[in-house]
Amino acid sequence: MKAVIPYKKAGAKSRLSPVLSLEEREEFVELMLSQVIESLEEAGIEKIDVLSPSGYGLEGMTKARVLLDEKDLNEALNRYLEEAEEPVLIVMADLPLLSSDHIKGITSTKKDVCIVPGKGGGTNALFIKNPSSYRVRYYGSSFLTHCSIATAAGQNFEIYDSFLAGTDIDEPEDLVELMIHGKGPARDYITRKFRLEVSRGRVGLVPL
Ligand SMILES: Nc1nc2c(ncn2[C@@H]2O[C@H](COP(=O)(O)OP(=O)(O)OP(=O)(O)O)[C@@H](O)[C@H]2O)c(=O)[nH]1
Ligand SMILES: C[C@H](OP(=O)(O)O)C(=O)O
Repeated sequence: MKAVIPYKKAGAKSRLSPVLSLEEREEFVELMLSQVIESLEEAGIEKIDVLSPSGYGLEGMTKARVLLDEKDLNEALNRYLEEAEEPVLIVMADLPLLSSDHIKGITSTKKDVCIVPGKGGGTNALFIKNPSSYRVRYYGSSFLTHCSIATAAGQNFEIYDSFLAGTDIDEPEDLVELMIHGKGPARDYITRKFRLEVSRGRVGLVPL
């Protein structure tokens, strides 16, 4: 089994631009990436690839193999799956709440494919036992698409239902979940910039 993390640092997390500058977003994604790698390592996954359109931000990477593919997310991942000769776990880089226990749970599925939905219809992780007979299509309602792709390919699948594994950090409100539930460098970075404030029953962010 091997894991692949698609990663693009340049201009990352544009949806966080209302609250973080470009420089801050690029620093923040690097911290989230390192936490995802750490969780994979803790789960005992020895082969970890970071798949990126460029080497930007990956110059000092020692904990994972860096693969460069300038094609878009889907094309790059599908090329990776085509060439894979063992089960593949695709994990997004924006999952600082994903733990090694989640990863162990996802990869111990008895089904051919395990799909971890993300908020708003996305797919946070995908474990594919037969990568040569599966193709990804991220963006839009990719969770539903990935279920359909599995069925069409004759692969049965499990849906891994988890609030924390399902919380990808895309929008300012997701930073609230990171501050409440997270730990480690990505959370520390955000807590240096914001505090939590309750307004109208919901917890929100206030810049420090
Ligand atoms: N290899 C590769 N990875 C990508 C590319 N675009 C995004 N990613 C990664 O794919 C995952 C999901 O991307 P998004 O959640 O859309 O993150 P993003 O593009 O930084 O954020 P937004 O600008 O807000 O859409 C993250 O791990 C990104 O780092 C790409 O063109 N190539
Ligand atoms: C890549 C995309 O991420 P989102 O935009 O949902 O965070 C998806 O999961 O299909």
